[in-house]
Amino acid sequence: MIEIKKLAKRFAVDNPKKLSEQERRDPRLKGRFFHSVQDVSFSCDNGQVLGLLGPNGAGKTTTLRILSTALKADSGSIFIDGEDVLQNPIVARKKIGFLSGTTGLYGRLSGRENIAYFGQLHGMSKSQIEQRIDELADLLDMHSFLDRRSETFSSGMKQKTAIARAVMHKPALVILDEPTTGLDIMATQTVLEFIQRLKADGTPVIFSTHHLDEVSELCDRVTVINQGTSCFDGSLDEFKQLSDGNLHHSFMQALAQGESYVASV
Ligand SMILES: Nc1ncnc2c1ncn2[C@@H]1O[C@H](COP(=O)(O)OP(=O)(O)OP(=O)(O)O)[C@@H](O)[C@H]1O
Repeated sequence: MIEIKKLAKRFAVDNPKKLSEQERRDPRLKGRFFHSVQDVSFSCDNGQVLGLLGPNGAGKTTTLRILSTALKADSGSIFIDGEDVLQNPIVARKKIGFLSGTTGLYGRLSGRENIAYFGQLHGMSKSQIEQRIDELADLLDMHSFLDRRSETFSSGMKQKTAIARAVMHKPALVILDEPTTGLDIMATQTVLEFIQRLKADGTPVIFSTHHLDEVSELCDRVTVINQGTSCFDGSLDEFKQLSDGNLHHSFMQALAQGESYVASV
């Protein structure tokens, strides 16, 4: 189980001229700091899939990067199966599989070599690595390109390789930042089925997305972030009940509720 409470992260703004027009008008810009994540809380049980929603720039990637320990939170807490992630980032890293927005593969290495390298970093033996790559190549339909140099890969092939690499060590929690962005329909389906499989195995999955059809297909829980604050956190049914059952309407309702909450404090 993962439990996140009151996460916050701000970035120093060295050159305000580099901010977008929207960011300059964003209430999260306070003096020399942009408070990307101000107050984010949610939880996810084993075997559950949580969809993290929010408009562009809401703070989803920043939140996921904090969970993955790539970024340090300014305040708040994260516990995975009782382990304090912020206090023990190295121990926690072993428990987490993280797919970031950029796949960052080594172009000169084959898909297999890219994945195996991560297995080595996690201390897996050669035979464990071979067996696990075989298993993942079956699940993610990768056999036809696994031994090609990754610089020749399509976006879908790169994404599947990056996902395989992220879950190589059978993490206790999988975090995926927009895993289907830029993928064609077939690659998207493979990735969605893979998430279903993780769920069936009891592994909690947290993923950010702008696709509400993925939320209705996969998610048990939904968290909506708006301007760095979680304005909805509940089950998919509770999310649907925010409106007439249409997920687009529920999303807009969650944002509206968040805005009136912020205005009232
Ligand atoms: N290192 C940084 N320095 C300054 N500002 C940052 C930094 N990282 C993120 N931000 C800002 O924090 C805000 C939240 O960004 P984030 O990438 O977390 O949003 P997001 O919800 O993932 O958006 P999207 O849906 O567009 O991917 C944005 O305004 C972004 O520009």
